[in-house]
Amino acid sequence: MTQQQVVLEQKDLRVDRGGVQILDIPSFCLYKNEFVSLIGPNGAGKSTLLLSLMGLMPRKSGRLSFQGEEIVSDADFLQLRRKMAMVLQEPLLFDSTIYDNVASGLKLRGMGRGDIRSRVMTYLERFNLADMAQRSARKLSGGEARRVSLARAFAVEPELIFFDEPFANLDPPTRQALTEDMDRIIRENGISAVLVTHDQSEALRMSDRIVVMNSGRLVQQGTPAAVMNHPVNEFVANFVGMETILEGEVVSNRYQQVAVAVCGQEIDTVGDAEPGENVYCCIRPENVSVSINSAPEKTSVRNLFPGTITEISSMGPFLKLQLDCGFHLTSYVTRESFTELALYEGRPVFASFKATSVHLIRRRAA
Ligand SMILES: Nc1ncnc2c1ncn2[C@@H]1O[C@H](COP(=O)(O)OP(=O)(O)OP(=O)(O)O)[C@@H](O)[C@H]1O
Repeated sequence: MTQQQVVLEQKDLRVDRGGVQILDIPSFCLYKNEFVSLIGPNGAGKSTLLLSLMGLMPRKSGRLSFQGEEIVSDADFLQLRRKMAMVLQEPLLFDSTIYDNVASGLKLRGMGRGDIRSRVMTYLERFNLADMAQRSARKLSGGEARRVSLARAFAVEPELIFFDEPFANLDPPTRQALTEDMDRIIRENGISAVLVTHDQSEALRMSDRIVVMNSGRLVQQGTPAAVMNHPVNEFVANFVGMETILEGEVVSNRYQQVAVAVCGQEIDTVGDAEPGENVYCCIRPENVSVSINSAPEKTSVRNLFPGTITEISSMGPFLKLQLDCGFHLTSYVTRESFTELALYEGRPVFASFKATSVHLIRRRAA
């Protein structure tokens, strides 16, 4: 749960590379226990911002503060870095055993041998590496190397953790398993985290806040649902893909038919989420149909909701309808259907979509 206590604050950050300004961030805050994802196209400045927040990027201007204290001297930066850990896209492991790799940050921090041993074993077990402790870190698969890199970062029990595409190029089940492990430890230990990712599902699943960047600037930030459903401009709308994202809670799961409570109504979906879990229901506008009468009794469509058209906009060959069904939905209709159904803003309609067209994503517990 996000508490409104600022742990890290960056003000008036400007970074130049090769005589060109690549970052211009008037203000960025990270709150205690908060998980923030930075998303944006290639070259937007995500990695540069991440490095700047760690105090690892030369800057033209900017003030970095930790818990209200400005970080000024080299000694301040060193002290701050002791509270941080980072996991990069390339694991960059030392040419020694897995054990030594996980122990490395603890040795640097001057921890005693016995304490190092118990701490390392704890994190090797958490990342399913205990049986491999004495193996060379040079001979690992991509997934194993990422596990070592995560165990090494979490072993120092940081207050802040920074991830730059830590799961790129991993197969989906490995990626899923690692993000779940990482998410659990972050929450259990009350760590504040910043993640750079190109995977919007990952950003949705893990984040309290999503920050969209473009051309070295912060274009929009907010809760995942706010950013995905209410992009502030065309750039963000195109970038986030314009799905409707609804926050809900699973009420039942019968043979993987999952009912999700959303704004006092139930949406039928399929998946493996369990009752009580917080989820997002993601629905693409092309999967939402609009009719004037309720659908026929016998249909495979599991979801049918009365609603009202609140906004109509042109999208070239088709029209985009915003619907209020007690929750927000977006639907695309062809111009032909639009005319045949005589649609207009304020018109009562029925919106329908199949359970199988809902993409269910587990949400970070509030
Ligand atoms: N050494 C450098 N010299 C000049 N420009 C650089 C240098 N390194 C990065 N840049 C530029 O800085 C900008 C931001 O780069 P950065 O790596 O932070 O973006 P990013 O959002 O992380 O991109 P990606 O998603 O591709 O990793 C880019 O335009 C990049 O070309």
